[in-house]
Amino acid sequence: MLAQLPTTVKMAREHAILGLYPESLQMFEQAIGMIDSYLPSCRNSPFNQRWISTKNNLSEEYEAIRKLYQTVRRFQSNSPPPAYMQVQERQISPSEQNGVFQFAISNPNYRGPAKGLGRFEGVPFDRPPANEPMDSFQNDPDVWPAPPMLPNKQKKPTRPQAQPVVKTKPPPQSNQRKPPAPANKGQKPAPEPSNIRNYDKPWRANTKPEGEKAAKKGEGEKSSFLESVYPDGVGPDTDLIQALERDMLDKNPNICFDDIADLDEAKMLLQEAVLLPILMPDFFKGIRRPWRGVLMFGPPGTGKTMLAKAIATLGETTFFNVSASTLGSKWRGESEKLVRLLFEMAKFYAPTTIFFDEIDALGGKRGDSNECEASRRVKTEMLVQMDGVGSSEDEESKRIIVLAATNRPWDLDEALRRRLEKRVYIPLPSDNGRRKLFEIYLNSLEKSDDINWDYLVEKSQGYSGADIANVCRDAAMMPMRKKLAEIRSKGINAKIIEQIKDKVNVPLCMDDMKEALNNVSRSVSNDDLGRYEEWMKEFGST
Ligand SMILES: Nc1ncnc2c1ncn2[C@@H]1O[C@H](COP(=O)(O)OP(=O)(O)OP(=O)(O)O)[C@@H](O)[C@H]1O
Repeated sequence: MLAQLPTTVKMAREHAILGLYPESLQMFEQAIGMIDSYLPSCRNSPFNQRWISTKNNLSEEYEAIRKLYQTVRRFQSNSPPPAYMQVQERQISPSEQNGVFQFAISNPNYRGPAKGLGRFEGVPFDRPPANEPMDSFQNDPDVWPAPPMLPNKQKKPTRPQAQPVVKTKPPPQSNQRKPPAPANKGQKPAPEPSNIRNYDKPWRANTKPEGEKAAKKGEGEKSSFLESVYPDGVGPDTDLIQALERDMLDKNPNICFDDIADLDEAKMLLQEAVLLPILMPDFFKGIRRPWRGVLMFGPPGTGKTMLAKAIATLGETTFFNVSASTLGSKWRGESEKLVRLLFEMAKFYAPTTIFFDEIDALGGKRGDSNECEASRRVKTEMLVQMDGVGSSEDEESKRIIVLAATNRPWDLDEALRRRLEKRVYIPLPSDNGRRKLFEIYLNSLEKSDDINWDYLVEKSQGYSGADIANVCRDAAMMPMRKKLAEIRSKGINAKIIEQIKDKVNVPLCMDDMKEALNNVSRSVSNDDLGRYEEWMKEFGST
């Protein structure tokens, strides 16, 4: 069991030195997992303590590398601005009204001129706007008044092909007065402080000002993530961002708890674990910190997706519905980046619920024979991103909820299972639940008085919510089927359909329900149920 440990740790460290952080983290996880599996067997041995301390040391190394990787990631997402914005120096003309600035471009991918002059109009940086009280920033040497208008009216050069993801900034406001501290600190000092200034990191102001954010939220609308990343909508990750927004972003899931029958215990657990931390963040601090992730597991068709949507609706969060199999197959090769963008996007739209459906497809056990390198990398990226959720360094990440669902909890990777700290069993509906389900699905139909609800509840034992929905759908078609059977001999055509159209809407009777129950079988076997219950006993939360 431990034979591979030295090699794994060695490779983990080497990968870290080479900057291959995801691989390194993955190997540390494997090494820690090996010790975890070995520990129970040497509980009474004198070496036990030494193994525990080795494990703690490895965990510390893992944690340090994880933080390093997160920092690198942050740099990457705040990476340098487009080449044409990397203006390093600015010269103010003597008139101090109109002038030129020098720019020097360091991006090697940029094929335009590497140096040049730009023009600006307006009051230069070092003079506050006339209506700005001097003393409001006089005490802070790092705070300069912002220019009242963009200093460059020249046409933008074409955007170079390979640009990193950068957040964009809103156009400077006339009263915006906090450009970041002067950059280029390491460079040689400007010869004339009064008329030469570093044109400091324009991308740093890219995050929307709080006031603007709040105003937008107040209107119930946020500008899109794509716009915030690429103001002109074009960039290397445009396709992926658009795919995320198109396929996975559901701004209005619009399902409430009352639409979901039964599952009262699961509803309560989810509200406590997921909803309350978003609604009262001040209370959920320290030991009460929210769970990093919540897993819903249970037989198919029991309402897991509905519950996730209801949580998103109640918490008024933006909802990302990520089907892990789509993520893995459709975006093969890009999935890892997609996961990173997904969490970036979730931060942008926070508060956000990220729901990973079929998480076992993405987070299956590592080391499986059919596991490919790409899927290993995606898994590691997910683990790293999930570690960042709720981190104290990042306010926005505290307002991200990670929910996951699976029908195969026993296939989950251990490391992922650890991060899905709360594991909620979503069982088949109880007697009361099935009655409620029949009521919900037959509610909109006209029914005859002979409907025997007790009979329906009894005969649907072992049916899932989805099975019952199918029974009701099938029953609802019965009157039409009967009518069609009557006229089938005459042949079905538009004219005949027109004649019978008003006659098919007859009340649903008990015979229709009985027939539908015969047509639709239960989809979950007793063996499967036993397996869920065993897993619940071992790993579930109550
Ligand atoms: N408790 C429930 N209340 C109301 N409808 C339900 C319930 N459970 C299941 N359904 C019905 O079953 C359908 C499938 O539910 P849902 O997609 O939430 O199940 P799931 O557990 O996520 O399934 P899977 O594991 O296969 O993804 C729903 O569209 C709904 O019609």
